[in-house]
Amino acid sequence: MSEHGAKVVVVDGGYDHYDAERAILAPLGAELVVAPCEGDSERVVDVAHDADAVLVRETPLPASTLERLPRCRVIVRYGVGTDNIDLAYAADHGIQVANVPDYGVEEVSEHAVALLLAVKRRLFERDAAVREGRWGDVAKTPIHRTRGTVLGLIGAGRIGGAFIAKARPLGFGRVLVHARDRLPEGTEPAEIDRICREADVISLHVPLTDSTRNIIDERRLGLMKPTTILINTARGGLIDETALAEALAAGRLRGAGLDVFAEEPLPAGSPLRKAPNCILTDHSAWFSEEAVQDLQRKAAEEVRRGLTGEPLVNPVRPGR
Ligand SMILES: NC(=O)C1=CN([C@@H]2O[C@H](COP(=O)(O)OP(=O)(O)OC[C@H]3O[C@@H](n4cnc5c(N)ncnc54)[C@H](O)[C@@H]3O)[C@@H](O)[C@H]2O)C=CC1
Ligand SMILES: O=C(O)C(=O)COP(=O)(O)O
Repeated sequence: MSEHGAKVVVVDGGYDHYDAERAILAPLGAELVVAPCEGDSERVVDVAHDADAVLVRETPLPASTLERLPRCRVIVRYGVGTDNIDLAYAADHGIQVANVPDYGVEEVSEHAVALLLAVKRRLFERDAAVREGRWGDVAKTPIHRTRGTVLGLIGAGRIGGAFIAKARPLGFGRVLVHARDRLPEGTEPAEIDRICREADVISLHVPLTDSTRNIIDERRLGLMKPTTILINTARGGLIDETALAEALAAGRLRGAGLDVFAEEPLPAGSPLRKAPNCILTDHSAWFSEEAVQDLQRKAAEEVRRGLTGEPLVNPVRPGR
Protein backbone atom coordinates (compact mmCIF):
# COMPACT_ATOMS: atom_id res chain seq x y z
CA MET A 1 0.00 0.00 0.00
CA SER A 2 1.32 3.47 -0.82
CA GLU A 3 1.86 5.75 2.14
CA HIS A 4 0.21 8.56 0.19
CA GLY A 5 -3.12 9.37 1.79
CA ALA A 6 -2.30 7.29 4.84
CA LYS A 7 -4.15 8.21 8.01
CA VAL A 8 -2.20 8.49 11.27
CA VAL A 9 -4.26 8.82 14.45
CA VAL A 10 -2.92 10.05 17.79
CA VAL A 11 -5.19 8.36 20.32
CA ASP A 12 -3.74 10.01 23.44
CA GLY A 13 -3.47 13.68 24.28
CA GLY A 14 -1.30 15.48 26.71
CA TYR A 15 1.20 17.30 24.53
CA ASP A 16 0.91 21.02 23.78
CA HIS A 17 1.10 20.65 20.02
CA TYR A 18 1.85 18.13 17.29
CA ASP A 19 4.06 20.27 15.03
CA ALA A 20 6.86 17.70 14.84
CA GLU A 21 4.49 14.92 13.80
CA ARG A 22 2.91 17.14 11.13
CA ALA A 23 6.28 18.29 9.79
CA ILE A 24 7.56 14.72 9.52
CA LEU A 25 4.40 13.13 8.11
CA ALA A 26 3.15 15.87 5.75
CA PRO A 27 5.81 15.20 3.08
CA LEU A 28 4.38 11.66 2.80
CA GLY A 29 0.93 13.07 2.12
CA ALA A 30 -0.22 11.43 5.35
CA GLU A 31 -3.07 12.95 7.34
CA LEU A 32 -2.56 13.40 11.10
CA VAL A 33 -5.64 13.24 13.31
CA VAL A 34 -5.32 14.04 17.01
CA ALA A 35 -8.19 12.35 18.84
CA PRO A 36 -7.46 11.84 22.55
CA CYS A 37 -9.36 8.83 23.89
CA GLU A 38 -8.61 9.41 27.60
CA GLY A 39 -7.74 5.77 28.17
CA ASP A 40 -11.01 4.52 26.65
CA SER A 41 -10.20 1.62 24.29
CA GLU A 42 -13.73 1.69 22.83
CA ARG A 43 -13.21 5.28 21.68
CA VAL A 44 -10.03 4.17 19.93
CA VAL A 45 -12.16 2.08 17.58
CA ASP A 46 -14.35 5.12 16.80
CA VAL A 47 -11.43 7.38 15.95
CA ALA A 48 -8.94 4.91 14.46
CA HIS A 49 -11.03 2.24 12.70
CA ASP A 50 -9.62 3.43 9.35
CA ALA A 51 -6.13 4.40 10.58
CA ASP A 52 -3.01 3.08 8.89
CA ALA A 53 -0.90 3.99 11.92
CA VAL A 54 -1.64 4.76 15.55
CA LEU A 55 0.37 6.85 17.99
CA VAL A 56 -0.48 5.87 21.57
CA ARG A 57 0.60 6.78 25.06
CA GLU A 58 -1.10 4.85 27.84
CA THR A 59 -4.52 4.07 26.42
CA PRO A 60 -4.89 0.27 26.48
CA LEU A 61 -4.78 -1.43 23.08
CA PRO A 62 -5.95 -4.99 23.86
CA ALA A 63 -6.66 -7.59 21.15
CA SER A 64 -10.38 -6.72 21.33
CA THR A 65 -9.51 -3.19 20.15
CA LEU A 66 -6.77 -4.10 17.68
CA GLU A 67 -9.03 -6.57 15.88
CA ARG A 68 -11.29 -3.63 15.02
CA LEU A 69 -8.48 -1.59 13.44
CA PRO A 70 -8.26 -3.58 10.19
CA ARG A 71 -6.01 -1.15 8.27
CA CYS A 72 -3.55 -0.51 11.07
CA ARG A 73 -0.03 -1.71 10.27
CA VAL A 74 2.06 0.43 12.61
CA ILE A 75 1.65 1.32 16.30
CA VAL A 76 4.17 3.62 17.92
CA ARG A 77 4.20 4.11 21.69
CA TYR A 78 4.96 7.66 22.77
CA GLY A 79 7.30 6.34 25.46
CA VAL A 80 9.05 3.23 26.70
CA GLY A 81 6.59 0.89 28.42
CA THR A 82 4.45 -1.15 26.02
CA ASP A 83 2.48 -2.95 28.73
CA ASN A 84 -0.71 -1.31 27.41
CA ILE A 85 -0.44 -3.00 23.99
CA ASP A 86 -1.26 -6.64 23.16
CA LEU A 87 2.09 -7.31 21.49
CA ALA A 88 1.31 -10.96 20.72
CA TYR A 89 -1.86 -10.02 18.84
CA ALA A 90 -0.01 -7.31 16.91
CA ALA A 91 2.83 -9.68 15.95
CA ASP A 92 0.39 -12.37 14.81
CA HIS A 93 -1.55 -9.91 12.66
CA GLY A 94 1.28 -8.11 10.90
CA ILE A 95 1.07 -4.91 12.94
CA GLN A 96 4.53 -3.51 13.62
CA VAL A 97 5.00 -1.99 17.09
CA ALA A 98 7.77 0.39 18.11
CA ASN A 99 8.56 2.40 21.21
CA VAL A 100 10.90 5.34 21.91
CA PRO A 101 13.36 3.91 24.42
CA ASP A 102 15.80 6.79 24.63
CA TYR A 103 13.87 10.03 25.12
CA GLY A 104 13.69 10.28 28.90
CA VAL A 105 16.50 8.20 30.38
CA GLU A 106 18.09 11.28 31.97
CA GLU A 107 14.78 12.47 33.35
CA VAL A 108 13.57 9.19 34.90
CA SER A 109 16.97 8.37 36.44
CA GLU A 110 17.18 11.89 37.87
CA HIS A 111 13.63 11.67 39.23
CA ALA A 112 14.48 8.35 40.92
CA VAL A 113 17.51 9.97 42.60
CA ALA A 114 15.33 12.94 43.60
CA LEU A 115 12.77 10.61 45.21
CA LEU A 116 15.54 8.69 46.95
CA LEU A 117 17.09 11.83 48.45
CA ALA A 118 13.76 13.39 49.37
CA VAL A 119 12.61 10.23 51.19
CA LYS A 120 16.00 9.58 52.80
CA ARG A 121 16.51 13.17 54.00
CA ARG A 122 12.77 13.45 54.78
CA LEU A 123 12.66 16.75 52.93
CA PHE A 124 8.89 17.07 52.89
CA GLU A 125 8.67 16.60 56.66
CA ARG A 126 11.44 19.12 57.25
CA ASP A 127 9.71 21.56 54.91
CA ALA A 128 6.42 21.07 56.79
CA ALA A 129 8.19 21.60 60.12
CA VAL A 130 9.59 24.97 59.03
CA ARG A 131 6.24 26.11 57.66
CA GLU A 132 4.49 25.05 60.89
CA GLY A 133 7.01 26.97 62.99
CA ARG A 134 8.72 23.87 64.39
CA TRP A 135 12.50 24.12 64.47
CA GLY A 136 15.21 21.85 65.80
CA ASP A 137 13.31 18.56 66.25
CA VAL A 138 15.17 16.70 63.49
CA ALA A 139 17.02 14.48 65.97
CA LYS A 140 13.76 12.66 66.68
CA THR A 141 13.69 11.57 63.01
CA PRO A 142 15.31 8.33 61.86
CA ILE A 143 17.82 9.45 59.24
CA HIS A 144 20.93 7.44 58.36
CA ARG A 145 24.14 8.17 56.46
CA THR A 146 24.25 6.79 52.91
CA ARG A 147 27.98 6.14 52.64
CA GLY A 148 28.79 2.46 52.74
CA THR A 149 25.16 1.31 52.49
CA VAL A 150 23.86 -1.12 49.86
CA LEU A 151 21.93 -0.09 46.76
CA GLY A 152 19.77 -2.74 45.09
CA LEU A 153 18.14 -2.60 41.66
CA ILE A 154 15.63 -4.82 39.99
CA GLY A 155 16.28 -4.16 36.31
CA ALA A 156 19.25 -2.14 35.14
CA GLY A 157 18.90 -1.35 31.46
CA ARG A 158 18.91 2.20 30.10
CA ILE A 159 17.20 3.89 33.06
CA GLY A 160 18.55 1.63 35.80
CA GLY A 161 22.08 2.01 34.42
CA ALA A 162 21.76 5.81 34.38
CA PHE A 163 20.30 5.71 37.89
CA ILE A 164 23.33 3.76 39.17
CA ALA A 165 25.69 6.29 37.56
CA LYS A 166 23.87 9.16 39.32
CA ALA A 167 23.28 7.43 42.67
CA ARG A 168 26.61 5.69 43.22
CA PRO A 169 28.51 8.94 43.88
CA LEU A 170 26.24 9.46 46.91
CA GLY A 171 28.49 6.94 48.59
CA PHE A 172 26.79 3.57 48.24
CA GLY A 173 29.18 0.71 48.97
CA ARG A 174 27.93 -2.28 47.01
CA VAL A 175 25.39 -2.21 44.18
CA LEU A 176 23.34 -5.41 43.84
CA VAL A 177 21.43 -5.97 40.61
CA HIS A 178 18.84 -8.48 39.48
CA ALA A 179 18.34 -8.31 35.71
CA ARG A 180 17.85 -10.58 32.76
CA ASP A 181 20.75 -9.40 30.64
CA ARG A 182 24.11 -7.66 31.01
CA LEU A 183 24.76 -5.87 34.30
CA PRO A 184 26.31 -2.39 34.55
CA GLU A 185 30.02 -2.42 35.35
CA GLY A 186 31.00 -2.75 38.98
CA THR A 187 27.66 -4.20 40.11
CA GLU A 188 27.04 -7.60 41.71
CA PRO A 189 24.40 -10.00 40.38
CA ALA A 190 21.88 -10.98 43.04
CA GLU A 191 18.56 -12.78 43.31
CA ILE A 192 15.58 -10.60 44.21
CA ASP A 193 15.18 -12.14 47.68
CA ARG A 194 18.80 -11.32 48.51
CA ILE A 195 18.33 -7.73 47.31
CA CYS A 196 15.27 -7.47 49.55
CA ARG A 197 17.21 -8.79 52.56
CA GLU A 198 20.43 -6.80 52.08
CA ALA A 199 19.74 -3.53 50.25
CA ASP A 200 19.18 -0.26 52.10
CA VAL A 201 17.67 1.35 49.02
CA ILE A 202 15.81 -0.70 46.39
CA SER A 203 14.90 0.89 43.06
CA LEU A 204 12.73 -0.79 40.41
CA HIS A 205 13.59 -0.47 36.71
CA VAL A 206 12.01 -3.49 35.01
CA PRO A 207 9.19 -3.37 32.47
CA LEU A 208 5.76 -4.61 33.58
CA THR A 209 5.20 -8.05 32.05
CA ASP A 210 3.56 -11.31 33.17
CA SER A 211 6.84 -12.29 34.84
CA THR A 212 7.36 -9.01 36.72
CA ARG A 213 3.81 -8.23 37.88
CA ASN A 214 3.73 -8.06 41.70
CA ILE A 215 7.45 -8.82 41.84
CA ILE A 216 7.48 -6.91 45.16
CA ASP A 217 4.76 -8.82 46.99
CA GLU A 218 3.91 -9.12 50.67
CA ARG A 219 6.49 -11.89 51.23
CA ARG A 220 9.33 -9.87 49.69
CA LEU A 221 8.31 -6.71 51.55
CA GLY A 222 8.61 -8.87 54.67
CA LEU A 223 12.23 -9.71 53.82
CA MET A 224 13.22 -6.03 53.73
CA LYS A 225 14.90 -4.32 56.68
CA PRO A 226 12.84 -1.77 58.62
CA THR A 227 15.38 0.83 57.48
CA THR A 228 14.96 0.10 53.76
CA ILE A 229 13.66 2.66 51.27
CA LEU A 230 11.81 1.53 48.13
CA ILE A 231 11.77 3.64 44.96
CA ASN A 232 9.53 2.90 41.97
CA THR A 233 9.66 4.88 38.75
CA ALA A 234 8.90 1.87 36.51
CA ARG A 235 5.30 0.62 36.78
CA GLY A 236 2.86 0.45 39.68
CA GLY A 237 1.86 -3.14 38.89
CA LEU A 238 5.30 -4.30 40.04
CA ILE A 239 4.29 -3.78 43.69
CA ASP A 240 1.49 -5.07 45.91
CA GLU A 241 0.44 -1.56 46.94
CA THR A 242 -1.82 -2.65 49.79
CA ALA A 243 0.99 -4.67 51.36
CA LEU A 244 3.39 -1.74 50.84
CA ALA A 245 1.04 0.72 52.55
CA GLU A 246 0.66 -1.72 55.47
CA ALA A 247 4.43 -2.21 55.77
CA LEU A 248 4.99 1.57 55.84
CA ALA A 249 2.22 2.14 58.37
CA ALA A 250 3.56 -0.62 60.63
CA GLY A 251 7.13 0.75 60.45
CA ARG A 252 8.36 -2.42 58.74
CA LEU A 253 9.81 -0.26 55.96
CA ARG A 254 11.43 3.16 56.35
CA GLY A 255 9.97 4.93 53.33
CA ALA A 256 8.97 4.86 49.67
CA GLY A 257 9.17 7.16 46.67
CA LEU A 258 6.60 6.29 44.02
CA ASP A 259 5.97 7.84 40.61
CA VAL A 260 3.77 5.07 39.22
CA PHE A 261 0.71 3.22 40.48
CA ALA A 262 -1.30 0.14 39.57
CA GLU A 263 -4.23 2.44 38.83
CA GLU A 264 -3.59 5.99 37.59
CA PRO A 265 -4.57 8.57 38.64
CA LEU A 266 -4.06 7.11 42.13
CA PRO A 267 -7.59 6.44 43.47
CA ALA A 268 -8.82 8.62 46.33
CA GLY A 269 -9.16 5.55 48.53
CA SER A 270 -5.64 4.23 48.00
CA PRO A 271 -3.97 3.48 51.35
CA LEU A 272 -0.75 4.89 49.88
CA ARG A 273 -2.18 8.41 50.19
CA LYS A 274 -1.96 8.10 53.97
CA ALA A 275 1.24 6.05 54.23
CA PRO A 276 4.00 7.64 56.31
CA ASN A 277 7.22 8.84 54.66
CA CYS A 278 5.90 7.99 51.24
CA ILE A 279 6.42 10.58 48.52
CA LEU A 280 4.05 10.30 45.58
CA THR A 281 4.47 11.90 42.15
CA ASP A 282 2.05 11.79 39.26
CA HIS A 283 3.84 9.58 36.71
CA SER A 284 5.92 12.61 35.85
CA ALA A 285 9.43 11.13 35.97
CA TRP A 286 9.69 11.13 32.17
CA PHE A 287 9.00 14.80 31.68
CA SER A 288 11.25 17.65 30.72
CA GLU A 289 10.60 20.06 27.88
CA GLU A 290 13.59 18.57 26.07
CA ALA A 291 12.40 14.99 26.57
CA VAL A 292 8.96 15.68 25.17
CA GLN A 293 10.47 17.27 22.05
CA ASP A 294 12.69 14.24 21.49
CA LEU A 295 9.78 11.91 22.16
CA GLN A 296 7.37 13.43 19.64
CA ARG A 297 10.01 13.71 16.91
CA LYS A 298 11.33 10.18 17.38
CA ALA A 299 7.84 8.67 17.53
CA ALA A 300 6.81 10.43 14.31
CA GLU A 301 10.02 9.33 12.56
CA GLU A 302 9.22 5.75 13.53
CA VAL A 303 5.70 6.09 12.06
CA ARG A 304 7.25 7.44 8.86
CA ARG A 305 9.57 4.45 8.66
CA GLY A 306 6.71 2.06 9.30
CA LEU A 307 4.52 3.61 6.59
CA THR A 308 7.28 3.76 3.97
CA GLY A 309 8.47 0.20 4.58
CA GLU A 310 11.81 1.20 6.09
CA PRO A 311 12.87 -1.01 9.01
CA LEU A 312 11.84 0.36 12.39
CA VAL A 313 14.69 1.53 14.62
CA ASN A 314 13.06 0.33 17.85
CA PRO A 315 10.71 -2.54 17.08
CA VAL A 316 9.06 -4.13 20.12
CA ARG A 317 8.28 -7.81 19.97
CA PRO A 318 6.25 -9.95 22.38
CA GLY A 319 7.97 -11.47 25.40
CA ARG A 320 10.45 -8.69 26.06
N1 LIG B 1 7.89 6.85 35.27
C1 LIG B 1 8.09 7.17 34.01
O1 LIG B 1 7.79 8.30 33.60
C2 LIG B 1 8.72 6.20 33.08
C3 LIG B 1 8.78 4.85 33.37
N2 LIG B 1 9.40 3.98 32.52
C4 LIG B 1 9.44 2.55 32.89
O2 LIG B 1 10.80 2.16 33.10
C5 LIG B 1 10.95 0.83 32.59
C6 LIG B 1 12.42 0.55 32.32
O3 LIG B 1 12.86 1.33 31.23
P1 LIG B 1 14.29 1.11 30.55
O4 LIG B 1 15.37 1.15 31.54
O5 LIG B 1 14.35 2.05 29.42
O6 LIG B 1 14.16 -0.39 30.00
P2 LIG B 1 15.30 -1.36 29.48
O7 LIG B 1 14.64 -2.32 28.56
O8 LIG B 1 16.48 -0.59 28.99
O9 LIG B 1 15.76 -2.15 30.81
C7 LIG B 1 14.95 -3.10 31.42
C8 LIG B 1 15.75 -3.87 32.47
O10 LIG B 1 14.87 -4.82 33.07
C9 LIG B 1 15.44 -6.14 32.99
N3 LIG B 1 14.35 -7.10 32.87
C10 LIG B 1 13.40 -7.16 31.90
N4 LIG B 1 12.55 -8.17 32.17
C11 LIG B 1 12.98 -8.75 33.32
C12 LIG B 1 12.52 -9.84 34.09
N5 LIG B 1 11.44 -10.54 33.75
N6 LIG B 1 13.21 -10.15 35.22
C13 LIG B 1 14.30 -9.45 35.57
N7 LIG B 1 14.79 -8.41 34.88
C14 LIG B 1 14.13 -8.07 33.76
C15 LIG B 1 16.36 -6.10 31.79
O11 LIG B 1 17.34 -7.12 31.88
C16 LIG B 1 16.93 -4.68 31.91
O12 LIG B 1 17.97 -4.69 32.87
C17 LIG B 1 10.04 0.84 31.35
O13 LIG B 1 9.66 -0.48 30.99
C18 LIG B 1 8.86 1.67 31.81
O14 LIG B 1 7.87 0.83 32.34
C19 LIG B 1 9.99 4.40 31.37
C20 LIG B 1 9.97 5.73 31.02
C21 LIG B 1 9.27 6.71 31.82
O1 LIG C 1 7.69 6.20 28.64
C1 LIG C 1 7.07 5.58 29.52
O2 LIG C 1 7.06 4.34 29.63
C2 LIG C 1 6.31 6.35 30.50
O3 LIG C 1 5.91 5.82 31.51
C3 LIG C 1 6.08 7.81 30.24
O4 LIG C 1 4.91 8.30 30.79
P1 LIG C 1 3.50 8.19 30.03
O5 LIG C 1 3.23 6.72 30.02
O6 LIG C 1 3.64 8.72 28.66
O7 LIG C 1 2.60 9.01 30.89
